Amino acid sequence: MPTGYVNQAAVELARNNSEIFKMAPIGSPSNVYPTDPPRFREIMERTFKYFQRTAALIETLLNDALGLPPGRLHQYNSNRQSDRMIAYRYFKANVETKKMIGSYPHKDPNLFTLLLQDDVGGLEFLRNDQWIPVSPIPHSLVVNVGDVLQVLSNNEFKSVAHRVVSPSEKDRYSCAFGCQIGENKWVEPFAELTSQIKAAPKFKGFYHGEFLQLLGASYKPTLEPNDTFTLMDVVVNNYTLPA
Ligand SMILES: O=C(O)CCC(=O)C(=O)O
Ligand SMILES: [Fe+2]
Repeated sequence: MPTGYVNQAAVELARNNSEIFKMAPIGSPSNVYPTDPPRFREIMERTFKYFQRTAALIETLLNDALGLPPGRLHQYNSNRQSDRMIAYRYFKANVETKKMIGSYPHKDPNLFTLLLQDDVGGLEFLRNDQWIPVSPIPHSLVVNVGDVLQVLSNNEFKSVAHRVVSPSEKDRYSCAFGCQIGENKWVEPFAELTSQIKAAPKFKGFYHGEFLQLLGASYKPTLEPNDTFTLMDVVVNNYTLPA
């Protein structure tokens, strides 16, 4: 997906009821900034740096929680050029145009996502076929485990399906930082969590780019708000090994 500004609500197939500004790491030639408001670029770059520092800390915590040798996750993903920050403005629900879903159900196809949301609400995650609100807590970040971490951790951490319901009263703002890996990266459960402890791997390996292609191909323009299957189960359908 290109960086810069996209009005997703105007893209008929995407149907997400939001506008976004997407940013690659500072200095990346693909970044395009508006000149108005004048401080936009400075503030976005500063925010990006804060997220990068926080992501490095969270990466260490996840590494240690998995019982991996120190720095294992960091070594795996030391090239951080694939990280992306997305600032969202979710438009109010529009009953006439049936724009009621800010972001369609999906799992993040990355290591993890850090999310800063305002006080409006609307983010929900799926548990036991029920959508549970992720209510905003002031001064806090949501940490969302993605598909890549699920595979690397051999199912120890589960990627979570989530969506954003369009707000009813006023627009919602959020900012997400995706800790991502390159398309040429090989993804398979870490040996420290499989062969080295004589545990069976739960997934076969794949190139991340191949996975992203399958994900894109599973996208259906006729997707309905509760049609969670196609966008969410690419890992499970294609890479899970029999028990
Ligand atoms: O804005 C939100 O609350 C969710 C954003 C999201 O799901 C994403 O960036 O992957
Ligand atoms: Fe997401």
